[in-house]
Amino acid sequence: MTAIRMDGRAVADQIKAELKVRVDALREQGVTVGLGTVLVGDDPASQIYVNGKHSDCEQVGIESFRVDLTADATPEQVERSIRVLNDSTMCTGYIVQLPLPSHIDPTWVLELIDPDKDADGLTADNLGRLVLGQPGPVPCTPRGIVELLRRYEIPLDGADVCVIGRGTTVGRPLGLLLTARENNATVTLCHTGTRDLAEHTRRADIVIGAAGRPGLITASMIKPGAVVVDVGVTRVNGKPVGDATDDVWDVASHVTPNPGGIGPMTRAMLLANVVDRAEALAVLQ
Ligand SMILES: Nc1nc(=O)c2c([nH]1)NC[C@@H]1CN(c3ccc(C(=O)N[C@@H](CCC(=O)O)C(=O)O)cc3)C=[N+]21
Repeated sequence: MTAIRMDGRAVADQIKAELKVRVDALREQGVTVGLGTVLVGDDPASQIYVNGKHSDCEQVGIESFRVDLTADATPEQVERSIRVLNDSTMCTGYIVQLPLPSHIDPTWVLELIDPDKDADGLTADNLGRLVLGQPGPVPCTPRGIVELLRRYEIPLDGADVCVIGRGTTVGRPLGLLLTARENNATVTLCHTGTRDLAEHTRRADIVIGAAGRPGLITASMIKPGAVVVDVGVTRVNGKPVGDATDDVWDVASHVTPNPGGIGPMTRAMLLANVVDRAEALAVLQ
């Protein structure tokens, strides 16, 4: 256990304190910041996450609105809830908690979200902005990963980063963010079709696991002194477990605990996206 622990919980608390100053300044200007959540169904993990988002808002002074629909809600009911949030002047940004029940197509739902209120940065417009290098909300987990690395002064410019996972919420946008000019990293994006994963991870200065497969990343796959960011969340007997085994702490220079690493950073970046958006609107007033 020689690696430095990158404490996402502590950094998220600091970021929330910084956001509170910005929210207070907006309130002075007469601008209220409001986050909406839409939750469909009663998945216990999703309920924990949504509860967490509302308590984060309260800490920072952001108004929050909650729309909870039952698991058997029709697509029309989901659509109606989204239209209400699109039209609400109190709500400056919102999220639809994923995963949705199987009878509701997440792609269809995401495209109903007003891109200007997309606090997750997951609509086609906003992912397109990320591809084009244009300003806009960035998906919360990738933004949280880059922010945590920055605050621990891990150099990204020219670094070899191996990202494991190509999902729409983490791996794919993370590759875009890390290769954006302002970060300037070189990214290898690995996935289930990668022939020899260890060959790629061993070359990397930073390995980021976002596969959701416990035990996937072991010490022998890590270059001595490299940085390990463990994003995976798999529930084993109800407890969240990451993708990396504990022996990576003996080889790496820095490791994110999981839980206590990227999860809290993801939540902090959701708030940051909402505050960014409210500030952009305040300038236009
Ligand atoms: N529209 C949407 N946006 C999301 O951002 C989103 C989503 N849907 N669906 C699910 C995933 C997952 N996710 C997490 C957020 C916080 C923690 C978190 O704070 N975890 C704590 C542990 C909490 C626990 O015990 O589970 C930690 O890592 O310390 C984890 C996972 C956001 N997601």
